[in-house]
Amino acid sequence: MPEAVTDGRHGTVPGEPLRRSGPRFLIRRRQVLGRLAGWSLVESAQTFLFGFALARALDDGFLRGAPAVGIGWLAAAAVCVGAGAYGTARVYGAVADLVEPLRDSLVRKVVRRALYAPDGAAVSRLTHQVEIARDTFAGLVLVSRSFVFVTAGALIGLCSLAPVLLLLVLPPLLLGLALFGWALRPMARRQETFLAADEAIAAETGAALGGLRDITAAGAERTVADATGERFDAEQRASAALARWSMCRVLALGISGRLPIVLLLLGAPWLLGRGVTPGALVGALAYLTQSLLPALQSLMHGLGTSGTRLGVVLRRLTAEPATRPDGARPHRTPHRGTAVELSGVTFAYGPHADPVFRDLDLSVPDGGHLAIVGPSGIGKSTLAGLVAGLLEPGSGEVRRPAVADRVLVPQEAYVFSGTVRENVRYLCTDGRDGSDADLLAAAEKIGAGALLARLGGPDGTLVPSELSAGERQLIALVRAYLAPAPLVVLDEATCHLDPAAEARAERAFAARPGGTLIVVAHRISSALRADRVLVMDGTHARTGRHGDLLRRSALYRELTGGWAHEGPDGAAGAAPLQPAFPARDADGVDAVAGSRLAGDGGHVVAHGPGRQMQDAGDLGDRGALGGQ
Ligand SMILES: Nc1ncnc2c1ncn2[C@@H]1O[C@H](COP(=O)(O)OP(=O)(O)OP(=O)(O)O)[C@@H](O)[C@H]1O
Repeated sequence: MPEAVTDGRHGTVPGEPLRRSGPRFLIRRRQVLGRLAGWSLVESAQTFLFGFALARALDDGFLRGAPAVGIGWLAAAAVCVGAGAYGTARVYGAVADLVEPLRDSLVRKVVRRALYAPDGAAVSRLTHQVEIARDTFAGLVLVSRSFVFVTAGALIGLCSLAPVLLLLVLPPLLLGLALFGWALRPMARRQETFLAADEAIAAETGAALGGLRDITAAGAERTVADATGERFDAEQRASAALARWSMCRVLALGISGRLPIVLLLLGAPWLLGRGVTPGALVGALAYLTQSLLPALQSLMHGLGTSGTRLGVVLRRLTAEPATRPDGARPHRTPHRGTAVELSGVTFAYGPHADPVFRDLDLSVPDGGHLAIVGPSGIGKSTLAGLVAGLLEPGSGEVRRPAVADRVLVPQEAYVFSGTVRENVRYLCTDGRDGSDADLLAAAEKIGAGALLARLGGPDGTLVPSELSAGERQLIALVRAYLAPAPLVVLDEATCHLDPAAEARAERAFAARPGGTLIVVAHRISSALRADRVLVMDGTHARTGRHGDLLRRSALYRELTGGWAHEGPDGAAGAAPLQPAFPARDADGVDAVAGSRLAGDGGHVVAHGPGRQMQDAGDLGDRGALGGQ
């Protein structure tokens, strides 16, 4: 496999391997190339003889009153056409001997690459792109050798008729070819962009199709649809840019192929005056219209579309995989001792939308238990999505565990028709995490034991429509509990359970060995069970322990209402959180409009023009959540 050269930006400079392997491929097949050249010569002999015989037929035969001579020359031309056709048939055989080994070698490369570095675009490469490479390579070999031999035949023919003819033909021919050569590289780049967009669509839709269940479960349909739509838009833009550059090809063809014909016609009187015979003039026109122009058309069309596409496809097929796709954020794992870290995170749902957060900092230690509270629509689920990796920040950094080490349970629990085992082991990556004994133990801890027994145990059949919303949530919770993921984010995932069942499930997650739990609270009682609470409002985000926040945050006091001194499972704290927005903060700064930090001696851990996060006071760890 050819080596790749990194350019630091895209990960590989794909042209490098091709530059080396291309000539090697051809040298190894020099016998085939020799055969191809021989049959091309036979094929192109007709080019030379066609114009020459026409001129002779006119000048030596018909115009001199000797039609037999004229007919003789025309017969000679006809024989040559027959010989040329035979040559063409043999040319195809030689081209096949060149093209099929290329296809085999490309398929081997693509398969090897897909095995060692699988990605969603492998299917596009193996089917679409290898076929493009094979077809375009065949087309390219045909048109380029045809152009060389036909042009040589036509120019030799013109020269043999009257060298002065070259004066009118060669300059525009060379000018047009130069223009075409200059435009080839930009056209190839546009073609590359187009193919990259095509691959991106294949990768995006492939990933989306493979993860439909997860997308539905996480309620991420709109996000995925937007991302896929953007890929299609990018392909459309790439295709429009490619079409614009293709105009150069049309211009080059006009200059090199059609301008000589016009010049020949306009210059006919001058040429006749310089001794060029009428037969030579007709022969020259035959060379230009019947040989040179079609050969140029094929070459420019072939090279301009198929040729640039071939170069691009071959580079992409033979390049080593890039270190990461364009635009993808490198995944950063949290620092030692922390489960999730957000630093300076700003997030908005669109380029023109108001940010949901601005400059948000958050740090949740390993084994921590954080509750997120705030009025409806304030951004709790958005924060959960950022933590879980469903969303990426517009700016700032989120450090989170790898995909397999985190799980988000949304409000709408996703269950599917199948056995209980299939449903709850859905996120298990190996048998150890999902044996029936583990499964039943997990269900017991979560509080789903009775439900599982009713459903018939792990083998019982689960029909989603026959379960209540709360039962579906229990199934989803058992699934998350069994997942080998240290970080669990519950986004109002217990809202359909009664307060006691919710408390039991949350406690089970909090007690998972080595587990970190983040709960978007549906009831304020969730906050009492957590080590730390994050209170979100329109301007500030504060973290602290329950008692600290009661003193420091007016919004938190408002959310907790009159039950603050009850236990976490007390009935008073079990009422669902009610929207309490806008609110006034402890120091009287309007929580919606104010951008000034509360003057309550709290530690400022992040601030920006809009929303800010502030430690609720003497917490000692400047915003770190959980812990002691
Ligand atoms: N996919 C989306 N596209 C555009 N805006 C969105 C999207 N999802 C949420 N929002 C907006 O972002 C803001 C924060 O929403 P989010 O769902 O995070 O709030 P929340 O605090 O979880 O609300 P709730 O408690 O009602 O679930 C809201 O203004 C919401 O309308």
